[in-house]
Amino acid sequence: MNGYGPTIEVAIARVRADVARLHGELTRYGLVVWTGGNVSGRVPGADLFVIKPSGVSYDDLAPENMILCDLDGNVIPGTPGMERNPSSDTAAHAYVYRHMPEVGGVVHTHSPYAVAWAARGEEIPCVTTAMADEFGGPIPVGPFAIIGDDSIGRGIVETLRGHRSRAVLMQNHGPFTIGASAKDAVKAAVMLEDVARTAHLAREAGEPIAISQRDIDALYERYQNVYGQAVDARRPAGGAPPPQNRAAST
Ligand SMILES: O=C(CO)[C@@H](O)[C@@H](O)COP(=O)(O)O
Repeated sequence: MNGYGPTIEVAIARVRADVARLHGELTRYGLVVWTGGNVSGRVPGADLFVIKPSGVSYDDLAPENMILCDLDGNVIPGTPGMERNPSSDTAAHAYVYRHMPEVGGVVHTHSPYAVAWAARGEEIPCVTTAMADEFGGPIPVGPFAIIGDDSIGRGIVETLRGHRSRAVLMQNHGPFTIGASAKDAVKAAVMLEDVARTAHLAREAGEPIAISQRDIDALYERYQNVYGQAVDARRPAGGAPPPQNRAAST
């Protein structure tokens, strides 16, 4: 125990388990090679987040070797995993948590199609309904930034604040995604790579047809508020409107 009290300790244990497990999704969906990506999750009710150790094989990640940090990115002394260096992107994740209180999870990968758009510094145009659903428009490009300090975090926040997209392509580097939870940010990373690939393939074969802003808005609204089940971590308490009211919004 570190003096956080039982409720926070339970929350820390849950986030440690989630963050360790979610790295398996990065490999499952082919978003990383070797150790080239990271997931973090905010601890609900505390100014803390959990992130993976730097450069450690995903096969060796476990709840007890995840690293607990404060929102300045400092490792909390005396906690499990503290003997290792945290992810090289810890300062970036910390900056996002400090400046975007609604964010509960941050993910970075080197997923190849998204990185290819980032390497060209080109935003991904919104040319499929799946992209309008999930991201509500194009995927923006963030500035070139050096790894290790606040610069990446600043670029993420400046690009995504007030933007519908939960994904940013940091120029010459790759995607960072945010979400209501670590799982939600991982979902955004998976969906991002899918839309980066389809937009790339479409453009290779010709000129993709643009979707009007009006249709993008309608698709986004439906997917965010009606699609799936009423209980969804990303929706406000109460969830989606009941089925009988859905017809009006579809
Ligand atoms: O993008 C980079 C380096 O280019 C890093 O995020 C990536 O290799 C993952 O680093 P960590 O193992 O999280 O320190």
